Amino acid sequence: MLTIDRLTKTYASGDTALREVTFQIPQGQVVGLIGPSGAGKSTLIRCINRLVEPSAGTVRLGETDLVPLRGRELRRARRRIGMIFQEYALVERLTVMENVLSGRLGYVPFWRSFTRRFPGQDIENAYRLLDRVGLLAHADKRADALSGGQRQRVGIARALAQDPELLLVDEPTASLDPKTSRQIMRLITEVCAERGLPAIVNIHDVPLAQRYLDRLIGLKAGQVVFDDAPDRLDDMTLTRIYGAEDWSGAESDADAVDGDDAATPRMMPARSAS
Ligand SMILES: Nc1ncnc2c1ncn2[C@@H]1O[C@H](COP(=O)(O)OP(=O)(O)OP(=O)(O)O)[C@@H](O)[C@H]1O
Repeated sequence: MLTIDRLTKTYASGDTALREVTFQIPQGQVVGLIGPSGAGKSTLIRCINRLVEPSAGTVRLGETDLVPLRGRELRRARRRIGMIFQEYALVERLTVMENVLSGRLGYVPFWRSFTRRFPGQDIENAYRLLDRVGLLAHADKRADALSGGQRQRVGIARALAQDPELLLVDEPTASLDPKTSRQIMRLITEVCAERGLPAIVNIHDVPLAQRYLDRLIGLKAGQVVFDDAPDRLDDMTLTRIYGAEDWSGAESDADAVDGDDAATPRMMPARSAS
């Protein structure tokens, strides 16, 4: 369970990027974080993993308040948070297996990480994860030999190898084609459900988020202006979040696909809308 209470961030420049943001995410729930450019989505994710120092408020992961942690305690807490990135952040010249095992680096002693000698159970687990994400046959390939969708699957397996209690996912489909985007969103929601993992997915493609996620949180100018089930996101709310626009007829790139899902979403705010 992730509990965020009155989280506020004012940068040294004087920009207040988050204002008293408050919400909880129970086990297994995947929440889409939506909002226009500059709304504070990245700042929120970075405050949770403490790449940005919150100015006020609390971020509790289970029983631990992450905000006051420093040094070794902070490094330990970060192990509990898996990250998935838009551009995958793989080590291109390493194999798929080595990339997945790198998710264990926070757990093995320095000498083991230096020589990349991982315990047998980490390796067995990595094979299981590669099987889960459909990449078992590619374990020994170099990461740079994979397609974008396959790379993102490696990114998901690496994050899971960390055995996290929370997933933070930053624009996971922004570099992918529509069909692959759907497959990746489906995989993320499935693995979170299987493991009871709470997750936040920073996502610009609102219809894709509506299709796959349990709940959406809309940020505008650092404040939560929507927090509800995706089907409650009507045109008026979209206008409140993104500004005036004709939402009818717009659709996700992913909806242009003859997919294996029943397609219904209707709206897609432009990335630059404000
Ligand atoms: N390092 C920083 N120093 C000062 N201000 C910052 C910094 N990072 C972000 N901001 C400001 O904080 C606000 C929120 O930015 P943030 O990057 O969190 O928005 P975002 O919703 O993630 O945008 P995008 O969708 O474009 O990534 C903006 O006004 C931005 O200019």
